[in-house]
Amino acid sequence: MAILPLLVPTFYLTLLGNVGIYALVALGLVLLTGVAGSTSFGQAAFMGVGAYTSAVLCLRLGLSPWLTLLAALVVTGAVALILGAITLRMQGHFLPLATIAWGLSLYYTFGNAPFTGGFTGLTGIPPITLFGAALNTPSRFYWLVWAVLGICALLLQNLLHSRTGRAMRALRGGVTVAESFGVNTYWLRVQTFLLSALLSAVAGWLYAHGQGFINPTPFGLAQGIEFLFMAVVGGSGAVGGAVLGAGLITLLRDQLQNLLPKLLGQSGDFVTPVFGVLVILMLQLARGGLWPLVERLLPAAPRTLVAGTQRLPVQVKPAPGEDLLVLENVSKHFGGLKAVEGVSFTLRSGEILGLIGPNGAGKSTLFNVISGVLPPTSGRVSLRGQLISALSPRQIARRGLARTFQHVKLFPEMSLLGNAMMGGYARARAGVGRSLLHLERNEEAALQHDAAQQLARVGLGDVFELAGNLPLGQQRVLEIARALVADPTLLLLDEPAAGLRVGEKRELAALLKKLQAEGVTILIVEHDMDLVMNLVDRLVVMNYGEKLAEGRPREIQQHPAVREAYLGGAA
Ligand SMILES: Nc1ncnc2c1ncn2[C@@H]1O[C@H](COP(=O)(O)OP(=O)(O)OP(=O)(O)O)[C@@H](O)[C@H]1O
Repeated sequence: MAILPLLVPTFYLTLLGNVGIYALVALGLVLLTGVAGSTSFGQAAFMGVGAYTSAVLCLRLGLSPWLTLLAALVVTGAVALILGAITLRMQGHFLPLATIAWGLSLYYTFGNAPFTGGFTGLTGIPPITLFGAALNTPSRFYWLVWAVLGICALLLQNLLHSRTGRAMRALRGGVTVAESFGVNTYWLRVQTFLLSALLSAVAGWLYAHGQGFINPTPFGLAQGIEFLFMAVVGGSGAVGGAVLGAGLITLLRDQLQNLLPKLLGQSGDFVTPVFGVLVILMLQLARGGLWPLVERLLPAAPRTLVAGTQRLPVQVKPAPGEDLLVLENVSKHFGGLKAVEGVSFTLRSGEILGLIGPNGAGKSTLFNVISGVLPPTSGRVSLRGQLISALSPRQIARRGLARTFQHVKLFPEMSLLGNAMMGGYARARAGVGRSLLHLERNEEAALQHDAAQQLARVGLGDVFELAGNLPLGQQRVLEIARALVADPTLLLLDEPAAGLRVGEKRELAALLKKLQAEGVTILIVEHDMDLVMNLVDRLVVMNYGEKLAEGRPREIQQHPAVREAYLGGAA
């Protein structure tokens, strides 16, 4: 890329300069949409905030563009924080709609504010200078843009391969998994949104000083949609996809703009409809965009663990037999329905306790109350003597509870190692800043080490395999490994045998026994009677929301009320 100015005509250098600027915005969308799963049509507006801030300050106060870059970042950051704080709690299609709303608002603000030159815009914006040289020739500007893009791409690549990057990927599938491993998902979404806006601001700064003039048109909704096209066509989950998408769309637009009127024999905008069709085809044929095709041609990532001596902190575990989880009179009502009513029991350290009951007995509801997903209507839940019933899943996870899910919730396109490392989120510290600069190498190595150890512990050897390639039985085991990486004092398993074959169930039971022998305490909600009876130390039986019985498997099997209500008298 560096020697390209010596090889290609000036016209293409200008075009490539634009590709670089658009790729910066698309990088932000890689993070926001491809990685974190929030769609934004408003990135062009953020580009406009950056461009206008820098241009107005340069023209009015005669400041250096390098100083106004800082101002552009601060102003765009502030706007993004305010908009993000208001809109990022929205789910589903409400967030994209909100981005359209503020994208339009900002566009008209650019056109109508007293200091922005209205819809005709601002001219005479000075070029960026470096060591006294104005970077306003096509080749110098090209170098500047691609150097900035290179730095931003590198920083983002670092971030995506960090603890924070993995947590951002976890946001894509909803907040449940991320929260259950201690991630503050709202704050993480705000940070993601902010970073993507800042990348757009840098693009706006380059655009304003590269062109020398600006008006609202390139910061409107149409451009916002085109940026999203770029991210989708490139392959929105990867840094390379942003550059590929920006390059393809920009070059294609340029070529089609000349070609289509000639072919059709009349002038007009035929490019946009063609793009529309192309995007629909892409969504049908290659949802992941074109980057995965390019990636196949690149050398594979090294399949080795990072060496490091640092280890993650380990919690002191309670002594065997100590009261670990105590439920006192816990109830959960949904309107008039008493899904759980006055349930009390104690789980001691080192035990495997089974929670069973017929369909609709209230097991899942109780599981959700214990893990913090649902607040109880009344009663107390405490873990190691600390009241947890008023806490969120994230806070409970940070107090030592790790869980698996009834419907496996893994990241199929991530390796076993990456999935397992997600479990250790709360044991590491590095935030966005350190991750961008890759200053968390030691901590990352420690996380990898622990994750690999837990994977070996549960018998999953090939840590670089993709999680999506595993059969269901092993996916459930991988979820257990992920939970173990959290260094839990209590492991909560939600129907871990559901959908497994007989052999897989036997292996699961053997694994859980082994973990118990190693000191892990387990609460298991399960339907499979054979598995439960041979596995657990004690059982709590629920029926119609109430606790029907509690005792050893043999006692439960003999219990008349259980036989009547649960085993239907047939046992
Ligand atoms: N969010 C909710 N809103 C209203 N009712 C609910 C809600 N969640 C569960 N229920 C009701 O609470 C009762 C207990 O349901 P729950 O899912 O806890 O039972 P379960 O023992 O886990 O059943 P299964 O074994 O079929 O999963 C059921 O009658 C169910 O319809």
